[in-house]
Amino acid sequence: MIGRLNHVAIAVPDLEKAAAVYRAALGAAVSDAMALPDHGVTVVFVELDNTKVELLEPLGENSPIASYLEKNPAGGMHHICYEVPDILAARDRLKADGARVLGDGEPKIGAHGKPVLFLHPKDFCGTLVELEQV
Ligand SMILES: CC[C@H](C(=O)O)C(=O)SCCNC(=O)CCNC(=O)[C@H](O)C(C)(C)COP(=O)(O)OP(=O)(O)OC[C@H]1O[C@@H](n2cnc3c(N)ncnc32)[C@H](O)[C@@H]1OP(=O)(O)O
Ligand SMILES: [Co+2]
Repeated sequence: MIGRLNHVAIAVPDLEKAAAVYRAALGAAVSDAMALPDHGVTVVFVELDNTKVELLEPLGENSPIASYLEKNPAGGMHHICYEVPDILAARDRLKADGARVLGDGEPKIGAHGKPVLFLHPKDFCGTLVELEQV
């Protein structure tokens, strides 16, 4: 069901500093910052040859990454995003198998303008999983 790895996301306390680390120390191409108030985060994407790294900073009062950063103040790997061809079919199959789809279970539009859903980390080997329809 899952296809390519779309991105690995890293939650950070300071997006500007994290972007500078990837640009200067690692010599990577880093996008401009994009605020996503519907998702409670500001993001930049690090473009690699074979995938992307998404750097996430909390935005607003109820950011879903706030408690993660409280537990990991220096930041850390937050989620992994896999591409799927049909997100509703993927969701229905996962739910039928007992996996917990987060939020209201309906896809939202993600940072790439495509539908995304999140799956509970406790159901996927301790890793928060994002699905993106491509
Ligand atoms: C969509 C825009 C962009 C894109 O790519 O297009 C994004 O990626 S936005 C990314 C930010 N959005 C989300 O993360 C949405 C989904 N996330 C959530 O709904 C919550 O963050 C949730 C439910 C994963 C965690 O909620 P909360 O922080 O309130 O923590 P809990 O105490 O309920 O956590 C329960 C349990 O899970 C462990 N946990 C939490 N987050 C993670 C994580 N990222 N990776 C691994 N494990 C995680 C947490 O430690 C708790 O474990 P316990 O053993 O009970 O301590
Ligand atoms: Co993501």
